[in-house]
Amino acid sequence: MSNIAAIIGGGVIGGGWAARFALMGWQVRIFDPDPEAERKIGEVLDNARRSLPGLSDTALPAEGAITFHAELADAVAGASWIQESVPERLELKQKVYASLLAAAPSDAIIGSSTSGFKPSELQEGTSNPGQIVVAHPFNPVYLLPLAELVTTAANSAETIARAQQILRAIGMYPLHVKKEIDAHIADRFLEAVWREALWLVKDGIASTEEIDDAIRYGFGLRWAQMGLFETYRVAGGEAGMKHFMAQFGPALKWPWTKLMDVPEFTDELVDLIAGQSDAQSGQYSIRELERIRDNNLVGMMRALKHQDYGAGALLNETDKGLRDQNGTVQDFPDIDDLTKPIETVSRAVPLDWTDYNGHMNEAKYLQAFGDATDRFMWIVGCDAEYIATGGSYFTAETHIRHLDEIQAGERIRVETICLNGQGKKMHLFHQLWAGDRLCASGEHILIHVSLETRRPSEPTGVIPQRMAAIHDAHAALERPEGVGRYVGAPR
Ligand SMILES: NC(=O)C1=CN([C@@H]2O[C@H](COP(=O)(O)OP(=O)(O)OC[C@H]3O[C@@H](n4cnc5c(N)ncnc54)[C@H](O)[C@@H]3O)[C@@H](O)[C@H]2O)C=CC1
Ligand SMILES: C[N+](C)(C)CC(=O)CC(=O)[O-]
Repeated sequence: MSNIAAIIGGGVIGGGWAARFALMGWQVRIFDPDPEAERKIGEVLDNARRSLPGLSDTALPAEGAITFHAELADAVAGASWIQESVPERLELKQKVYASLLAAAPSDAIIGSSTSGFKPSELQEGTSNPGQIVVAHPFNPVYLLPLAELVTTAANSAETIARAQQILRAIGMYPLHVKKEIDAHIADRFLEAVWREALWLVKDGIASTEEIDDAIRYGFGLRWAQMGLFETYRVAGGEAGMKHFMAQFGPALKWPWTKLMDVPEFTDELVDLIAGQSDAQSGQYSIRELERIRDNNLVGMMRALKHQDYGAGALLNETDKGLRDQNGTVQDFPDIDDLTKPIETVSRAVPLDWTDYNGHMNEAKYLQAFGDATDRFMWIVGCDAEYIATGGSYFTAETHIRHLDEIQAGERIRVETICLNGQGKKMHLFHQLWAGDRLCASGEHILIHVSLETRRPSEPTGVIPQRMAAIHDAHAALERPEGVGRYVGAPR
């Protein structure tokens, strides 16, 4: 299987797919007749490079090459995944599929971004319907992991499994919708909310901003982490979902929604909605709004990651896959040469690590050094299993020197030297690099402790032997500039 993805239609969604595949290491080939396609996709890529890498606490693969092709057949040549994102017109899509199946490799999976057409409508009349699935994403595709994978009996179990594997490998969540329906699952929800919102605005009940406030200050926050049913389960109180259903079941017959009707789609309605939206958000360009959105999404998703819940748990799972993919197993995990400093962190700076000065906040240097110390502890054997036996290390002293600014999205690495690994002590010197720029150093002294007595104790297990080996190997290294400095020492 190649790691070539073809993008057919590089607009809002196709551009997002291109960025998602490329930043996860795939070669991306784009076919879009719009002369502006390359510029538009370049702007989407700028947003993606700024936000996606920082979602991961490990380095993403090297970005894949992106090429633009004047012919569809050139774009799909050798592709394992072809993502169609042309305008939502069935006749256009069916015409594109006829061309795709004439040119695409017979084992390529062809996914449609369609918001509402069923896979059977796209497969109809094609020479190899089993190649076509719906892979419906959510904007921005480079950040939101959900892809509704909608299939029919024409898709083999192997095709479905391979589609799920590829989507997970690029950090997405392939929700398998096993029974096709117009607009799949999510867009039916979105359409219901959208229609109700149109009525509320049309009837003068609420403005676009008031409706957005009702979502973002209320249930929108709940839905972002628990969805609808888990949220309502909690809302049922101790009596749970049955009580919730009993209490709110009758409301299903009350006029709590006009979903059975749809406001007439008139120019007046469009002007009303657009006018209020301009008043609400018109002070921002779309690119500015996209960056505000991405800042918010990264902050929320990293918070969920810290809780290892929902989309956050998926991010942790994707990180693990990336580490397994990059890991080198030696006597010592993650070390391929003891005669040089150990690379203990390699990642991009997340958007939520920056502050009002427009650079990485001083507290995040400690975060990076703390992550480096955690990795070093894991390397010497102080991993979760060891800690569960009651031993660990506490930090006793830290000295950080800030030597240069770092921007969001920049790729950083920490190189760690063990200055003393004898007995209960762990004396580390971390150097934080951005490319060839030394941006900070962190000198830390940790003491091995018993988590029961909370007092210093001798390390056990493999720790003494591994610490001694690294201590002895690093004793031969040149002592880095800055070791032993104190606050205010002359530079
Ligand atoms: N905009 C959104 O929020 C979402 C849209 N979608 C779906 O994604 C698909 C694309 O939607 P958008 O990206 O919003 O549209 P868009 O209008 O931003 O992009 C469509 C792109 O297709 C190109 N195109 C037109 N005919 C083509 C052809 N024959 N071959 C190759 N490229 C062609 C256009 O030049 C344009 O760049 C639709 O099916 C839509 O339902 C899915 C999720 C969200
Ligand atoms: C409004 N919409 C139908 C294009 C929405 C989608 O298809 C998914 C999304 O990104 O919200």
